[in-house]
Amino acid sequence: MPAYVLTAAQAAAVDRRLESAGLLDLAMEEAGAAVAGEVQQQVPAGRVLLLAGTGANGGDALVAARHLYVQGREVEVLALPARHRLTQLNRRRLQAVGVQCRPLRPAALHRSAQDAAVLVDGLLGTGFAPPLRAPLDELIHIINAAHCPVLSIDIPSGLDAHSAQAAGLSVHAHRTVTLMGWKPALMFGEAAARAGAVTLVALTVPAPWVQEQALAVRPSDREVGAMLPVRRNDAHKGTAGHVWVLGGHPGTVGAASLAGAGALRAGAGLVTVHSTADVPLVMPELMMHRHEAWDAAFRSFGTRRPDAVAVGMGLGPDAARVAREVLAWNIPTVLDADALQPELTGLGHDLCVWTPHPGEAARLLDTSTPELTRHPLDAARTLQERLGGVVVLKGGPSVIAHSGGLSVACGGHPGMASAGMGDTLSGILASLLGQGLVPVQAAVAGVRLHARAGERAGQLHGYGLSATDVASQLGGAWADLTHPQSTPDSDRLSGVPAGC
Ligand SMILES: NC(=O)C1=CN([C@@H]2O[C@H](COP(=O)(O)OP(=O)(O)OC[C@H]3O[C@@H](n4cnc5c(N)ncnc54)[C@H](O)[C@@H]3O)[C@@H](O)[C@H]2O)[C@@H](O)CC1
Repeated sequence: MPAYVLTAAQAAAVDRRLESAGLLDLAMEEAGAAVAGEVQQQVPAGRVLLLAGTGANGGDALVAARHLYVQGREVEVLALPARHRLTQLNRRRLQAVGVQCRPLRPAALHRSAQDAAVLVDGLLGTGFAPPLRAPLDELIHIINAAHCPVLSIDIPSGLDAHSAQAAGLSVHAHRTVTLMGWKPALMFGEAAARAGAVTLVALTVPAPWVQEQALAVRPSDREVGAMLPVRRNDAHKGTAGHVWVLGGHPGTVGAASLAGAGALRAGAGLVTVHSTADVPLVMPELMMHRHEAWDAAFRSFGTRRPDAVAVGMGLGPDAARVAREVLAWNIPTVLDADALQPELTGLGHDLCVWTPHPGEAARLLDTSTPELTRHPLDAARTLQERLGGVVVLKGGPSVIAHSGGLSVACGGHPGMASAGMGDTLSGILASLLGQGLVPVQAAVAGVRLHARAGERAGQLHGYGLSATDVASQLGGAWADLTHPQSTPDSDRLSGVPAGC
């Protein structure tokens, strides 16, 4: 089953369906068993301290405690009064095998956390509605001060599953075992950092039940690799796609060159950079056409068209006018950087891919960047509805919005936070469009290809990696995605702690 992204409300809707089918008990059993398995794998010895809240998240912790106990682990369980039917049931089951729960009070938690080998946080899951009420706030302070690793069930207690920003107090976990689907908070920004390394446990739920609810998909490397174009042995440069890059302006000429390099390294047969400035070509294989002015450029193009075009990288003040002309061609088009102007709203078509970073997206939506980054999935969807085609909202991770839904990319490297990365991505996307991929596939595959190349380049250059380093790793990244057994765990987000 592919990985899905679910909000708290969507997870609750699947829960209700499980409950009415009499399957929720089994799902909780499976969830708790998976948590126990993760504890055994990550911290194979020592006392396990499990904290159970009032709801089903607490029930998962109680099931985990039972599994760990019967497997011979020393367990200690501190629990709030159980409100959920299945949490009450699993408390009785735990007692039946010989484990007594003690009341969860701040003083008891403080004492027990001193010498625990690992603390399992089952206080609050997707049923949490902010703000935190006492005594949860005090308990979370004590958990965060504990010296042992913390493993959270489903989502760190206190995080709002839907929000990408951690607004207030929450558990800071080393690892999170999330159930059924990714929650938006586990993938973005500060909230994701508080989740640590995330393991997804899909649970035995009929796939359509999850699919119907899912907010977004999170494709695996195998799925992405299958989207990449396969070339015939008799291919030549004329059949591998001719990409035009329209960009560059005095002061920002490198952007157009980097886009060209990205396009070539992602497999384009021919790449021509059109500019009104002198663009230094980072690869001699690039073709350069310097025009006196953009009006003259469009006259010289006549009816000639490339297989795909990327427009906007370092293009400067003429960008909106140039993008408007290019949009009228109605060919596969990537719009980036200076071409991302609100005045182009309504001019998009089905073959467009728009690639804003959060600042550019905020400009397009006339909102602030912090507001936009709070709900990146919603922002990407709104942008797509306004602009048409496909929107790649760049970030760590990027969100791809298209008429059929949302897709969240994974991977990348923190060193990719540097100049020129977006230009390279634009070239990659145009390259894949030029090789015949439809826009949504070009966007999903291109973003992951770029991220994978960044992971490879990051191993060599760390935070000092440059956009040209990333471009040079695109061939290896392509091989990784088409032979995914050699790829590291792509469900693990970059930049998070290695685990418990
Ligand atoms: N969706 C799934 O795949 C499954 C989910 N399960 C678990 O079920 C959880 C959701 O269970 P619930 O809906 O019972 O919710 P939770 O267990 O997350 O929490 C609900 C409890 O927290 C309390 N609470 C809510 N907001 C609070 C606040 N601001 N301050 C203090 N207390 C607060 C409520 O009074 C309620 O008793 C998931 O996170 C997961 O752990 C599993 O048991 C089974 C399968």
